[in-house]
Amino acid sequence: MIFNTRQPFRDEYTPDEIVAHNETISELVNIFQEYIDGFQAPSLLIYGDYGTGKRTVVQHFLSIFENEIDRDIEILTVNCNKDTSLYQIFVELASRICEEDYPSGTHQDKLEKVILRRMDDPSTVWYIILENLEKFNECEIPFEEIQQSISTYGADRTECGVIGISNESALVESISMDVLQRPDMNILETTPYDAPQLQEILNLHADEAFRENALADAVIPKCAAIISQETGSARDALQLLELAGYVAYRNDESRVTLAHLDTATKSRDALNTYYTFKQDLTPKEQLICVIIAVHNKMDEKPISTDELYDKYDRECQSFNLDNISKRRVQQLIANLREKGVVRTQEHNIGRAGGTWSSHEVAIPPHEIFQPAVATTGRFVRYLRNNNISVDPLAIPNPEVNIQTFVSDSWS
Ligand SMILES: Nc1ncnc2c1ncn2[C@@H]1O[C@H](COP(=O)(O)OP(=O)(O)OP(=O)(O)O)[C@@H](O)[C@H]1O
Repeated sequence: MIFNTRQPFRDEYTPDEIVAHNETISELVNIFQEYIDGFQAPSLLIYGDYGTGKRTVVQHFLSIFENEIDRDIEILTVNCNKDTSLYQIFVELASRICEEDYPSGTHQDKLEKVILRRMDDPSTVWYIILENLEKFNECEIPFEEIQQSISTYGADRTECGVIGISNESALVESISMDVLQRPDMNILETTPYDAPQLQEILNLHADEAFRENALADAVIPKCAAIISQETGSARDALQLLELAGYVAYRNDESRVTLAHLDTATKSRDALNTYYTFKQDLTPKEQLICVIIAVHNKMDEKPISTDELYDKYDRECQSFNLDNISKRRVQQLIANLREKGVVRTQEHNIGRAGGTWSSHEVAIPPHEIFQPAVATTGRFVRYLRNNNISVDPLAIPNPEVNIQTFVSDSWS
């Protein structure tokens, strides 16, 4: 056995300790000193690339801060991926802290009143954390409105701060002066980790995740070196280490070595494609992507827009999807190009002028079939009808079966 637990690799995991963020913690200590000096609970926008520790540092700091003050801190996390408007944020907050149910359609004023009534508690400081703030759909990030609601409906003793987390730095440029100049407003940036910092983070997680002596000494330094050159993201480094552990496990070995890390490194693209297919593509985009991949595999050549449109038109009903115009198909192909899954080539039609386009997947087709098969049985049928094997053993490089890796059915 290699792993004690895979928990430290999960998104929702918060380590007991934070490393490599001393400067950010000192900045937060300065910001929050204002509250200790008698000012209102500060608000914060923290931004930086994915996996640079924004969520971890905020969670960790608030728990230290709680020990320094004589009130409890109650954290309400709202994901702006899902709750994209101010109204939805209030609906979510009401459902989290109020005992009564407030169906959608309840007037926003009413929601604000009941939320703030519930927050009227002298023993608690509330923190609303807005994750993925760049997905918030309205023109201005909602700090001003939430603070307005607190001062309108909150009691004198109500304390509530707002923390926005975003991995888009462009968001900061779009914030209005009104928000930036609020006395309680602060902005912090996190930057990618360097190799020694990633090593510290990996060691911290590996101590809990792996059995004693299950990692060869060189694995963590190499893993940190690879990721520091690419993204500097703790999320990427942890994923690579977990994948290396999986490769060792699949080979029935009791120790993760550099050879396993090497195989894992080569399989990362397939893993990222898996997540892109399942999480970032709409059902229509998924079908178009699979049609292109099947055509590329069977005919060993790109597919023209007309042929793709005809095939989509024939298949969409068995996938419970609407028929769409050729123009819409072209838009969906453009989305797939933007997401790095499809490549398009333009062709000129001789002297008569005019052009036509052909499309191919930008990755090996079997890397598309794996997540497709895991998404719906309809894709299994579609692949079988096109004589493509969905047997995991038919996938090249069986040391890494991505579908098994992402499931919890091993280790
Ligand atoms: N400084 C750190 N100390 C310890 N663990 C860390 C640190 N930074 C990141 N991690 C680990 O890496 C994981 C990802 O980090 P985190 O979620 O904080 O990044 P993020 O910047 O909020 O990412 P995203 O923008 O993708 O949501 C965390 O679950 C945590 O386990």
